[in-house]
Amino acid sequence: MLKVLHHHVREGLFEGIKRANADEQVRAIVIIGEGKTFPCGADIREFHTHASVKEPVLTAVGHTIENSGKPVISAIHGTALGGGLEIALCCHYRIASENARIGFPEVLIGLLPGAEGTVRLPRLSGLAFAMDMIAFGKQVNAKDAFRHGILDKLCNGNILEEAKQFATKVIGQPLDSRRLSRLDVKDAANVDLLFEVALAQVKRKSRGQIAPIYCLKSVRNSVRMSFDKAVEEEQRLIMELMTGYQSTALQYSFFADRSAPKWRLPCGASVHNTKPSRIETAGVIGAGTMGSGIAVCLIRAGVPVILVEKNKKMLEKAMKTISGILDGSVKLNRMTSEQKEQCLAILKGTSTLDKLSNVDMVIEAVYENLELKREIFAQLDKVCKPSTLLCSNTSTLDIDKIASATNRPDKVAGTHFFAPAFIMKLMENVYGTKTSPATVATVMEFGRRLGKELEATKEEIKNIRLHLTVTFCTIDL
Ligand SMILES: CC/C=C\C/C=C/C(=O)SCCNC(=O)CCNC(=O)[C@H](O)C(C)(C)COP(=O)(O)OP(=O)(O)OC[C@H]1O[C@@H](n2cnc3c(N)ncnc32)[C@H](O)[C@@H]1OP(=O)(O)O
Repeated sequence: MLKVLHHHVREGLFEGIKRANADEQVRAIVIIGEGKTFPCGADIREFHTHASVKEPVLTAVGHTIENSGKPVISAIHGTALGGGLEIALCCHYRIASENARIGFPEVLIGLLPGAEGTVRLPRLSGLAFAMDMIAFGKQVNAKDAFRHGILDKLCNGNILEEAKQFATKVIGQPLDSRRLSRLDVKDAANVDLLFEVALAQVKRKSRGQIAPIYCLKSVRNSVRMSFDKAVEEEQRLIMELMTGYQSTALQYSFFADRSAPKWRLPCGASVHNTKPSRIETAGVIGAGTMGSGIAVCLIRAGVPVILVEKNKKMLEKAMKTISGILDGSVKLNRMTSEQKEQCLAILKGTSTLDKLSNVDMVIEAVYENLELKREIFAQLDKVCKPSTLLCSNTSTLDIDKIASATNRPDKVAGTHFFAPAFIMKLMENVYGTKTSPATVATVMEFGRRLGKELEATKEEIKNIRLHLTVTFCTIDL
């Protein structure tokens, strides 16, 4: 586990600083991470548990550091992120290895740096840089951080030794000008202009998300209010975010993203011992919103698709819609016109299932009707080659009931995309009681290839997972 600021880490730091302050022999204090990195933030798993509010909370640790009468130096190697960086900002000096990185990724999990980060960073780096780092969750390398005044020294040798040397030089120097809570914000005169520019960017890049807007508001407060008042307001904003559905969904997604590639089934099969097959071609059945969106995902990943829709008018319309979606990507510079043409060249439309005889995988995306799906799967079983995986985009129906319409239930799985499929990153892969590990491995690997955040979900619990998808709304400022 990476170094995160669990309650016992906060407690250790707090007690350590207090001990050092009380010890006459100690003339300066160095805070350094053990092992590979400086802390990369609060423990996300601890949120909403008693441990997250148990004293000393992060701000109390930070105040003890800043108020210390002895110089406190943070020596950063690896990554100082989130709460880790907030601790560093409470120190009187910050030095870092040249290859270290710092950042506030809280916005990516629907939060803001709520241990005074939004109020302290602008006092050091200036407003524009702070807004950019905080509202977009950007990590910056040590050299950039040094250039923007966040770091006092870059180190290329042993970080601890260099920190000790640094400490000896600053012993006895006045500390008040090193305490960020006592300083003014740089480039404060431009606050309204900078806010408007950053807000416009946020609305474009993070459409519908609340946290980036709250991040900007909180940074703006660092100018408009006293330090203490801005901190109070920061607390109010983070509490609102913390209890909102967007942060819940994004934090769920953070862990799902990391755990899905390490999938393991109750039978012992896992990503480590099960080989996926390579999907070279696929069929998509149904040219409605879901089917068209799924086809876009596949062709964008270079997978040739046969799109089956028995209603010819609807098929024609879907082909135009797909072309329009790709035009949108070209306009947004997400692909070139040439890449768009390459995508369209690997998409074929047809009105009959028999064209799917040779594909490696079929994703059925017709409307939610068990009988209809069973009928389609029974036909697919006859038409497709024996090795073809038969998948359903169903969100609610029982995979076992669909699979039992075929003679290959081991090759049937749910591959549930979320609308609009070409935008939403979550893909829920559902396995039934007879789905083979090789099928699970193949659909998981396939999802990874499409650039999806994955879930391998057992049939019975899939509907619980559905409530946790990310949905966004717009808010008034
Ligand atoms: C109430 C207080 C309010 C506000 C104050 C502070 C708030 C915060 O600090 S919020 C947290 C901010 N920090 C982050 O969001 C960092 C998130 N982590 C990352 O970006 C990356 O993990 C990394 C860049 C630090 C490292 O990347 P990498 O080397 O690729 O490792 P993994 O991402 O695979 O992570 C390994 C392992 O660690 C778990 N993990 C990482 N960060 C956290 C965390 N902050 N809390 C809990 N767990 C974390 C991650 O899930 C992986 O776990 P598994 O091995 O079990 O999958």
